[in-house]
Amino acid sequence: MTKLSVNINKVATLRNARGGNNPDVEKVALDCELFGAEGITVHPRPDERHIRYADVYALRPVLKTEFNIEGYPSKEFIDLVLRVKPTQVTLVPDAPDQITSNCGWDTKTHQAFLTELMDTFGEAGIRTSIFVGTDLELIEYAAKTGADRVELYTEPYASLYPKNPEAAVAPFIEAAERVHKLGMGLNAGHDLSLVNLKYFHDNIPWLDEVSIGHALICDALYLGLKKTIEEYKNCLR
Ligand SMILES: CC(=O)[C@@H](O)[C@H](O)COP(=O)(O)O
Ligand SMILES: NCC(=O)COP(=O)(O)O
Repeated sequence: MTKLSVNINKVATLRNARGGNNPDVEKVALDCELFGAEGITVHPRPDERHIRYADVYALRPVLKTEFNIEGYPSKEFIDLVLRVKPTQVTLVPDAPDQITSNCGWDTKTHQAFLTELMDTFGEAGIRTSIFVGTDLELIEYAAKTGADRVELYTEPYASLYPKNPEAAVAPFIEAAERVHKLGMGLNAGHDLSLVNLKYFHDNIPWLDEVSIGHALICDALYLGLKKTIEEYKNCLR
């Protein structure tokens, strides 16, 4: 079964636009769970332009499903994760001012750094995941760090899908098979949507989790949050 983790960053972006508490990020997260989400993902960035560190602390005690914190492992981020102790931490190689994530880790170059972090988070009882592309050598190096899972960066799949679905998914099937063979769990995310999710899942049914934010929150404007989450879950059956 593939779990749907809803990334609520964009809900916080909307809230921050006016400085008040509308929409209420905590309530939206709880409603996502109520409507069937099996996890909540947040990706705090150094400028806190969407999810703030305070949101992460507030969410922890109220969430009932899997809590996934994504981000670049700065000192502040590492401290936050160790204090909050989410279900899962996903390390992403984002620059501080990046608009959104745009690549996976070079796990070969950063092997020692990542290995140390896997130990730190593992000892704290937090499941670990590393954001990676489909390069098979870099997936092998991700396994060497001791990560529990990898999250495949699916933007290249999403952008090629409308033109050529088979070619778009092919490198992801190969990468997913390698991840499976190496004994790691498999997550995926970035630009997954109602357009491309079902095909991805049909071709890689042993996915553990997808984290989806931008497209899902956009769809909710038209369909409502409950119906949107149901539709995403239908793609994962
Ligand atoms: C790692 C990843 O792909 C997502 O966390 C993505 O970066 C979402 O963040 P934004 O909502 O800020 O684009
Ligand atoms: N890890 C990916 C994620 O959380 C959401 O990415 P997106 O759906 O906002 O592109």
